[in-house]
Amino acid sequence: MKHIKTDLLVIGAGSGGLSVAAGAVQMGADVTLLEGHKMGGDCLNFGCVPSKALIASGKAAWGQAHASKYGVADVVPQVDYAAAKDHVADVIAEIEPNDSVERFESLGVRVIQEYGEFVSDREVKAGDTLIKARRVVISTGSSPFVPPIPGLDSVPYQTNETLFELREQPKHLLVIGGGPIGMEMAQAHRRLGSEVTVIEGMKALGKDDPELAAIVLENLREEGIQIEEGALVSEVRGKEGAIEVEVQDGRVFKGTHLLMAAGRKPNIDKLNLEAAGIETTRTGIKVDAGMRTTNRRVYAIGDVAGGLQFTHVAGYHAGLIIRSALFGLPAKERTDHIPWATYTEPEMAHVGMTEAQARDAHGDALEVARFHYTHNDRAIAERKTKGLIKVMVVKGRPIGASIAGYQAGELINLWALVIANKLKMSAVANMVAPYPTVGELNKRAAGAYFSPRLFENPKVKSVVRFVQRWLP
Ligand SMILES: Cc1cc2nc3c(=O)[nH]c(=O)nc-3n(C[C@H](O)[C@H](O)[C@H](O)COP(=O)(O)OP(=O)(O)OC[C@H]3O[C@@H](n4cnc5c(N)ncnc54)[C@H](O)[C@@H]3O)c2cc1C
Ligand SMILES: NC(=O)c1ccc[n+]([C@@H]2O[C@H](COP(=O)([O-])OP(=O)(O)OC[C@H]3O[C@@H](n4cnc5c(N)ncnc54)[C@H](O)[C@@H]3O)[C@@H](O)[C@H]2O)c1
Repeated sequence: MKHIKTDLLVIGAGSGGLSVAAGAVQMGADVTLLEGHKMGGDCLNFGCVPSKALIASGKAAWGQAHASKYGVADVVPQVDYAAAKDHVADVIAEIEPNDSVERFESLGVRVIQEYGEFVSDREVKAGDTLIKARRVVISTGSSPFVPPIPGLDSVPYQTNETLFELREQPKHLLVIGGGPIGMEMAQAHRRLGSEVTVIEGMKALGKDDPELAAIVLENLREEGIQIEEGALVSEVRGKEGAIEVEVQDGRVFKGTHLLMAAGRKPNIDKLNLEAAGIETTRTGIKVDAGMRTTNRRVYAIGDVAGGLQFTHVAGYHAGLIIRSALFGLPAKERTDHIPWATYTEPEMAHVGMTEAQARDAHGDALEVARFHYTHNDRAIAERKTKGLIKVMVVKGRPIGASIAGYQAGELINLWALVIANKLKMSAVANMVAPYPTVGELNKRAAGAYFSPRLFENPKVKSVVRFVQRWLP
């Protein structure tokens, strides 16, 4: 057995672990990084990157089929599903060097390509190496949660870990789960020419504002995706090419392929957490506000910590714990300023409190500024007018923003800045936005907040009339 001593041991080289390792080594720490599978983790290999690349293929096909509204003839797109998967692989390959062993070794990180397993409160075994670390960061991510549905063990199915390798186009894709994974992949496949049925036990896109989710769902249905809600799956049967999904009320849905997108489970199986005194909860590793586990030398970040599961959250956690692990400074996680976006078309994005949460927390003190895409000239020119922005405001300060519509994921950046820095609505109203941009929507939402104060205010009117009488 080889023995190593290190300042910081990072277990898992995905979005969170790579950010910690890169940051800590460049600040002078001795860093050891373990990765048992693929450098880059879920986001690069099985998540954000391949899904957004496949969505781009779908968008290209859809654009060809729906060009006549711009005066360009519609054509039936000649989709080569396997070539679309080549494009996905190519996009991964282009980003891969950033996350590679070579890059991290060149930064000075000791990379060990093995799974890690605790053997004591501060020692981890990885292959034939025993590592003793001053601090340990667990950033082992999550995996697809596959519910124990009767029949599923004898029916072939895809998850996000296999879907991007599938080369034969599903004629009819059945998707169990109407969350972001299910809906993004449903639309990409529909646009590439597959029939698609989404089977959702509760409410599709149920974690988002229902008014905005309805805008997205209406569009997905118009594109031909069958979305069945309140459809908890009770049994799956059949074989490759002929699969049946039965739900609790007896409805049966038939398709050729099955995608399981029913949520995530934390990657903790291989870690032997008991040996280090690390406790877990139902959703992941138990952490305090500073991302420390029940073993004070060990942090847990990203998906495995069981909170919001996004790449940018794992990156945010990384920044927090570098502060604490390297400088001994206090660190406290905030979640009120974390945005997220779902990359369907139209997109849906959100930061801070939803309208319902804000209403619960602030009652009548809450004002909601709303603005529709139909009034945005750029959206009209692009023929992308389905959409709405809502900004939740208390005493002049935004505490949440929700957007469904064209480029919602880009538009939310501004509100993420505003809320992170506790800026006022006036900061957005004072901004001059270039015309014609979709980004003007943000300023118009601020305008919608101030308009009644300015234009429906008798005091303002009487002051103007008074001043006008005296102005030379
Ligand atoms: C289909 C899909 C689409 C997504 N799209 C988006 C998106 O558009 N935007 C967004 O923000 N998020 C998206 N996500 C979520 C995002 O991928 C995750 O939130 C993010 O990858 C979490 O980062 P992480 O560092 O916690 O884990 P990961 O990136 O999963 O990295 C964990 C790593 O740890 C390794 N590992 C596990 N156990 C061990 C062990 N014992 N020893 C050593 N190594 C180990 C794993 O092999 C893996 O490489 C998507 C997810 C999926 C599945
Ligand atoms: N754009 C993005 O940022 C993006 C994209 C994809 C994934 N993600 C991340 O990955 C996470 C996981 O995504 P997800 O879509 O797998 O999970 P999810 O938990 O958001 O959605 C899963 C859905 O499956 C349904 N479901 C579960 N069991 C079922 C059953 N037996 N029958 C019918 N329906 C069932 C649930 O009701 C739920 O709506 C997201 O929460 C997000 O954090 C982010």
